[in-house]
Amino acid sequence: MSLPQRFNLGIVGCGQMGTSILSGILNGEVERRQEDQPGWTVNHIFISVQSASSVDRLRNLLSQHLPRVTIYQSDNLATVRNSHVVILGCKPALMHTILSETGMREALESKILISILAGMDTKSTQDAILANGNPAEHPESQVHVVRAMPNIAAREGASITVVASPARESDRDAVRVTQWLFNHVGKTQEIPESQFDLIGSLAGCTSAMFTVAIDGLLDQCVAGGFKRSEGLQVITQTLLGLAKLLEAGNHPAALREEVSSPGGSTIQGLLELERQGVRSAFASALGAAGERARELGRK
Ligand SMILES: NC(=O)C1=CN([C@@H]2O[C@H](COP(=O)(O)OP(=O)(O)OC[C@H]3O[C@@H](n4cnc5c(N)ncnc54)[C@H](OP(=O)(O)O)[C@@H]3O)[C@@H](O)[C@H]2O)C=CC1
Ligand SMILES: O=C(O)[C@@H]1CCC=N1
Repeated sequence: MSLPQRFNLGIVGCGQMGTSILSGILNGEVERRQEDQPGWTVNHIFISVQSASSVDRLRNLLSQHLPRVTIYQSDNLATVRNSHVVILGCKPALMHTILSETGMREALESKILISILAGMDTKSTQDAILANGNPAEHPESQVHVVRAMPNIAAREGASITVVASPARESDRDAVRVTQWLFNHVGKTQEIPESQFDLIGSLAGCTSAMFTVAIDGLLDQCVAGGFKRSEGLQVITQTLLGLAKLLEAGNHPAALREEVSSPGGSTIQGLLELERQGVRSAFASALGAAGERARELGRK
């Protein structure tokens, strides 16, 4: 794989997630340039979306970056042809249609394709690329497909993006480039592809699950006569603090014991959570999300 140091980045499908990643990359560039990096720089960015309204939205959002950003409406081929590294950010159900478009296989040849699509494994992505073109000329795909699962916090530069270990040794450099790119929007962690549906869901879906817990807590604040907005401030700082404690290496069970005073209030709250089955509800919720990701890949 030979990737120029200044490479062009393509984003095919740039909605919630694509936009979060893009904003993170553009905002994170200035500080990251100071750090010790392998020497890569994103040169021009090509984006394709489906609707005129999305083109307008992105033009407004990226107004200060427009000299180095090109936005196409419904022209995925142009995006891919002009790019060295492409992030696929459409809905999973569109993957096959987009990748098997006439000319796409040739346009992707020898390039890096990073898929953030839930459920779509590396093999089905390669199969979609191979569905078109002349198999006699190219019996094996030369596209470096990498599977990555970021989360919504990419928008604030605080995602965890899990990246699947390469299936082929020749894809190792593509995984490095993927980690470099996604380090602009948070942290990255390499995981085996066999665990991807479950751990991708842990990375991608659990922020949404935690918001349900937040809502329940806020309901009780309101029932107790406290403003929802002020309750949210307390919870936000509590979560930031908990994240710091976990990051510093404190074990969740040890923290729980430290907070629970004998005869105190925390233990009563914890016992109620156990009576309501909250622990197993979270375990089952992650299991259900992982199973759904697997199903999306089977469709
Ligand atoms: N949302 C999240 O938190 C996360 C999502 N993901 C994955 O990211 C992917 C995108 O999700 P999300 O950003 O939420 O979805 P969105 O619906 O917000 O974005 C989808 C994008 O695809 C574009 N699109 C639609 N049709 C085509 C087409 N034929 N060719 C090219 N682009 C097209 C849409 O354009 P237009 O707007 O013009 O219709 C839009 O820009 C999914 O596969 C999901 O599994 C991964 C991690 C987290
Ligand atoms: O709900 C979904 O399918 C996507 C994948 C991870 C987060 N959102």
